[in-house]
Amino acid sequence: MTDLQQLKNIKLDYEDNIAIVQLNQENSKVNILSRKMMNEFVPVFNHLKNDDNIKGIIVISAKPGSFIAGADINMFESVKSRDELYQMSRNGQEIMNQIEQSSKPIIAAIAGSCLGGGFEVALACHYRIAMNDKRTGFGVPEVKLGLLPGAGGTQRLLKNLSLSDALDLILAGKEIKAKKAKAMGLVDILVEPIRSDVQDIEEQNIEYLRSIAIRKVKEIVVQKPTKRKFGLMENIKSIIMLNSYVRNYILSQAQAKVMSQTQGLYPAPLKILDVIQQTLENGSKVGLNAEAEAFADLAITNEAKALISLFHGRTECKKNKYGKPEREIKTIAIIGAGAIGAGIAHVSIDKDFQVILYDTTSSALYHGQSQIIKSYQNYIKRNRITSTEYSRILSNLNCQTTFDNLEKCDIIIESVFEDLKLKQNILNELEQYIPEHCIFASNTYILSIHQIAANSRRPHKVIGMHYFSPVDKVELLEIIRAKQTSDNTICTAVSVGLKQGKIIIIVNDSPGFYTTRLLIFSFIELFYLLQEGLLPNDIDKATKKFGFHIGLAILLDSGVASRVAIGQLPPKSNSIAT
Ligand SMILES: CCC[C@H](O)CC(=O)SCCNC(=O)CCNC(=O)[C@H](O)C(C)(C)COP(=O)([O-])OP(=O)([O-])OC[C@H]1O[C@@H](n2cnc3c(N)ncnc32)[C@H](O)[C@@H]1OP(=O)([O-])[O-]
Repeated sequence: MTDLQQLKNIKLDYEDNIAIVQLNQENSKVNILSRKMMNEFVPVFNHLKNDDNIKGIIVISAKPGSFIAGADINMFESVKSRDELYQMSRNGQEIMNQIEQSSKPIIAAIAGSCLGGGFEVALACHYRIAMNDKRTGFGVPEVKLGLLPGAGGTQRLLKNLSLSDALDLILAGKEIKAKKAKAMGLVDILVEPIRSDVQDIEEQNIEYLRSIAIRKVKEIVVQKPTKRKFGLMENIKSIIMLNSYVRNYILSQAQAKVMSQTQGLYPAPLKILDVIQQTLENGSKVGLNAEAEAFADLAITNEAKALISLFHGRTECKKNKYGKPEREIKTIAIIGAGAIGAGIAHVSIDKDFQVILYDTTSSALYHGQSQIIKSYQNYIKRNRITSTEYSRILSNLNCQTTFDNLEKCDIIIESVFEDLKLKQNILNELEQYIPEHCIFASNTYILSIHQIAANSRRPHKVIGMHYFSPVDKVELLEIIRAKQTSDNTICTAVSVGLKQGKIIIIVNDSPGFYTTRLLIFSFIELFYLLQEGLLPNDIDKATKKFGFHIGLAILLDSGVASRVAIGQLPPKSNSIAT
């Protein structure tokens, strides 16, 4: 029995007859539904449920940016048997049912990530209030771990959304922002954050959210809220949904999409469709059991294990192991306004970096600038940003054909052709203009950073930053450190990449680095296959069936091979540094 005076992950507060359950996972950046958290949450909840003095409950987080990031992913890895996983899902469902069936109103006051099991908690609550800011997002990303929402999430999303919207969320695992969640009926009230420059603004916003939640729950205690009225379109949709022909059509369309996107290589989306079909045909009791069975089946697959390991890998690649850079980076100059150079500018200007985009001719510059403007205009069309945000973001971009203002730069990212002499010349010339602290990064997939820095006055400030096209879509950034590159230079390059939203691998300066080297071996194999008489089309089909995003032959045809041929291969040593 947990002693309520000894809670480590939950702070229990009271205001009048309202209980505030404040989640604050010990020693963690995020709240998760770990065993430790649940061992406190369940007794706290039972205590509040049975205390006649308590009339309403608020579940809120003390951590800025994180409501609850889901069930503890490490917990699945430690479980030994399928039965245990089935039981874990059943227990989760039972807790959510108890929250939902509580006679006292329970409000989820959400600021930050509300994902997976965290979203399932919120959906089980009677009322959801969410902070309308960038960090607040809702989603069931379990499919990306090779799983499905296993604590009643499939059922509650089906109840709250149209079939197509529910499928969209569960099958893609995508995150939606608070405003969209409100428009979809998943959130009841949006709270605008307090806008201010004071330092502890996030804590103040949590306090503000808490005060609104307290006011709301007091209102609900006095007068139960009327059920959300569905609009005409929603009513028509649910009537149509009663028709099995329409339902099956939507499910078969979703299945066809899954097959074309995954080639059937991932079991989770197919299981999700199966659970949803069973629910629609037989009701939620059967649906809940199907959900738990599917959760257990999936959690023991190699695919889930591999995807979970990928999650851990990605988390590692989001860390800066070199600490904090000596200086804050404010201004970036990008040399070369081609597709990649413009892409680097694109992912920098919305992170409040001041960007100077340079090219030798106005027409080259115009192309790069147009690429950026077009993408951001598209974001406005898709409601990803407002026109005010657009203007603010674009005001960070300065395009020029001269080396003016380079004395303000903290980092230069050169992205010109793969020509060693050209890159060396640019570095030497720019060293006349840039300040002493400025670091120089070369965007190269093959040329030696050591050689690029051969004539540099400060080679310890030279590094490789290899971006991938399209830069605004591909998350990976390969950072190449030469022997002479200083730790602060690496640390600075990593901090810039992280702020640009990249996941980062750091590799040694050896032929092909890491990514190009992998590609070379694939191409060597491809040449053997072609020599043996296989057709490029068949090779493409086979590689795609195996899981490649695009066929290997078509990749070769896209010009990558000729670019790769510029380097001196084969590799001599292991290139992974960290
Ligand atoms: C029956 C159950 C059913 C249920 O439906 C199943 C689920 O919920 S499945 C879950 C569905 N949920 C998901 O798939 C969401 C997974 N999480 C995320 O997508 C991101 O972490 C998040 C966006 C939340 C924050 O991003 P950010 O701000 O860049 O922060 P960060 O990424 O750097 O993480 C900081 C630290 O927290 C750790 N950690 C985080 N989440 C979990 C977790 N669930 N578990 C364990 N650990 C987790 C992470 O490893 C890292 O640890 P460390 O020791 O410091 O290296």
